[in-house]
Amino acid sequence: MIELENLTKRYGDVDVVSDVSMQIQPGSFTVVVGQSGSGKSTLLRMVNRLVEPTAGRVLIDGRDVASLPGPTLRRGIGYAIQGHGLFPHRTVAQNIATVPTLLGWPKAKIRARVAELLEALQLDPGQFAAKYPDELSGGEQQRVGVARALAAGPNILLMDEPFGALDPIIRVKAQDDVKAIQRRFETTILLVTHDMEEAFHLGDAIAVMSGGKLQQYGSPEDLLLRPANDYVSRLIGSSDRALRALSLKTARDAAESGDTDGLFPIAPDANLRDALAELIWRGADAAAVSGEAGTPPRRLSLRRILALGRGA
Ligand SMILES: Nc1ncnc2c1ncn2[C@@H]1O[C@H](COP(=O)(O)OP(=O)(O)OP(=O)(O)O)[C@@H](O)[C@H]1O
Repeated sequence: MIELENLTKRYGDVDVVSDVSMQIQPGSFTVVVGQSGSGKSTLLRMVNRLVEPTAGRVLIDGRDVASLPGPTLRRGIGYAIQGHGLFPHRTVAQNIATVPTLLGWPKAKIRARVAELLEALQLDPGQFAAKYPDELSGGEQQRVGVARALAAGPNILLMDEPFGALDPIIRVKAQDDVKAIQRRFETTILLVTHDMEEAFHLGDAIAVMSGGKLQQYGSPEDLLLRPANDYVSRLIGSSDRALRALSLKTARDAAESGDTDGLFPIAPDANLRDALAELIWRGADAAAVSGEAGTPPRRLSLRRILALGRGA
């Protein structure tokens, strides 16, 4: 278990993290969510002592992290950040092997672990192990970053906006991969994001931060049904309302008459949330919705979907 006890970080005369206490259960996926500048990253970085608290303490399995040298502590805790931070002149396999090599693992054990992680992240070891980071797509680089953070089998993985740079479709895929890995290796994950959707998609528990303070810490259901204050209800409402409304309307409801030449088709029953995802994925600004028997197809534009979402 990770226990944060009255954690505070002060820069100048501002408490960027202010008296935060929370307990993170072993094997759980906990998401810290909040707007930019709310203190999320600083909170996360106090767990592995990249930032030293001004007051309060962090206990891992009852042991104060301040009692361990920072580098020793960090070798036992995975850390994955946005933009992956891979070493450009090392291969994928060498990148993933960084911490096991530092720990002096035998070569065969390292090779087996690299292969296991690549497979878990759906990267074929034969194809990817010898590549260099700049030969990979953004999503692949991000997955290698996660594999590297997991290499020495840490019980705890800290992730700071790990999916921030990925496009929406790959992002969901990457989130699902990490969630599956977390279940398989029973890793305790603490992940920071500004994206409430992501928090709800991943979190067993969600901590909402604002102005350095912990506004609420609970299950996704707690936050939805029993928001602790107006800030939390606004944050949940604003991220969800439009998309929820779009998922209730169909392409058939929203299509308009107009030119459909050369547009990709979308099923009349598709909901507008899925239609929006499809338009984003294809980089298109309109699709063709087939008409009822004998009627011509109609046009569903991005502009129309956005207008319906805004009106929610
Ligand atoms: N080393 C530092 N010196 C002074 N101020 C800092 C330092 N690090 C962070 N801050 C300030 O502390 C506040 C919280 O920063 P932090 O990075 O924890 O926020 P965040 O919620 O993670 O934001 P973001 O999502 O933008 O990364 C910000 O106002 C930031 O400018």
